[in-house]
Amino acid sequence: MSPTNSKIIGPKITSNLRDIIAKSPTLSPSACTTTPPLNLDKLTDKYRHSSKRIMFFDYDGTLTPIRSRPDDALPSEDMIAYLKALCKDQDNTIWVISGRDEAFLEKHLGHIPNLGLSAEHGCFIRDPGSPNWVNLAEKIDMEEWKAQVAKVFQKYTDATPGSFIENKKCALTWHYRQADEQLGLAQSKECHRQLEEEIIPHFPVNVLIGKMNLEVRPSALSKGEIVNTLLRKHNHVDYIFCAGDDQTDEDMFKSLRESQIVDQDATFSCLVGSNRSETQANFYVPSPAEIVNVLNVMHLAVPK
Ligand SMILES: O=P(O)(O)OC[C@H]1O[C@H](O[C@H]2O[C@H](CO)[C@@H](O)[C@H](O)[C@H]2O)[C@H](O)[C@@H](O)[C@@H]1O
Repeated sequence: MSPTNSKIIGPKITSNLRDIIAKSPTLSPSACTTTPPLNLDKLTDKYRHSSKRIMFFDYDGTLTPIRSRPDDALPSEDMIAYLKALCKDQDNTIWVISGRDEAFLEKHLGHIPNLGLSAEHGCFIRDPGSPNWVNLAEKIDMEEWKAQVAKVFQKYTDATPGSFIENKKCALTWHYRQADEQLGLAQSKECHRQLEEEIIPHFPVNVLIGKMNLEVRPSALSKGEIVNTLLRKHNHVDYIFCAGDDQTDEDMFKSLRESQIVDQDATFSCLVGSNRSETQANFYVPSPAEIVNVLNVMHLAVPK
């Protein structure tokens, strides 16, 4: 059974679990000089000996690999199956906390029973088991800043073939992944400079440097704020897992570092990717495939 294409299996798990762990590249010796690779033995041990767990997953670049077009970054069958299995366990509270909008998360993950969802970098939440979204940004005026940012983004879209604007309720994103690489990067730097000079001083928003995108959204809300709120609500947990791959996920890692709720020893904050010297995460894994593997390892860790 390969770790990434395996299906949910029954209770006889011990030898399969050992295989999965043994095959995992995260356990191989690594040249890491800063953030260490995720230790699946330790994770499994803590998971088994915990009684209430909370988990936070970013979506793009974490649960699913980055694709050229946002619409093509869809969840794999394995990922959905493992998330479903983990959400079934009443000792688990599981959230996907993403920059994506409600519609995308609802369409692709909304059918997973008991999965909590947060959209647009903490602006919207849908509690586990609830069909309703709550807009945490409803008191923030979006109209004026969005109009001005749209003008700036449009100027760079016109000058950068292949780039485009993603318009969300509380955020605007300029994507340049499909543009010429050098032109896209140069234009993004110039666009970022213009936003910082002309927009940011006048509105309660900030600019996020994403993966081949620039995103402007309200500064009052963040993924870290959502994590803080959820930790206050679930202050009896004794195991935390959190995974993310970009700047916005660092807010979650920071919240976990500062939280006194669970020992760092039972907190598995995990960067997906290679930028290990600058992260606040406790561990790293190289790719989203490893996170799907971790989901599998966790759901197999406790015999049902
Ligand atoms: O918080 P996340 O779940 O990581 O979402 C961050 C942004 O992800 C999407 O853009 C990124 O992924 C795309 C699909 O792989 C890729 O084509 C693009 O270049 C990336 O920047 C999404 O489109 C944004 O709305 C999210 O904010």
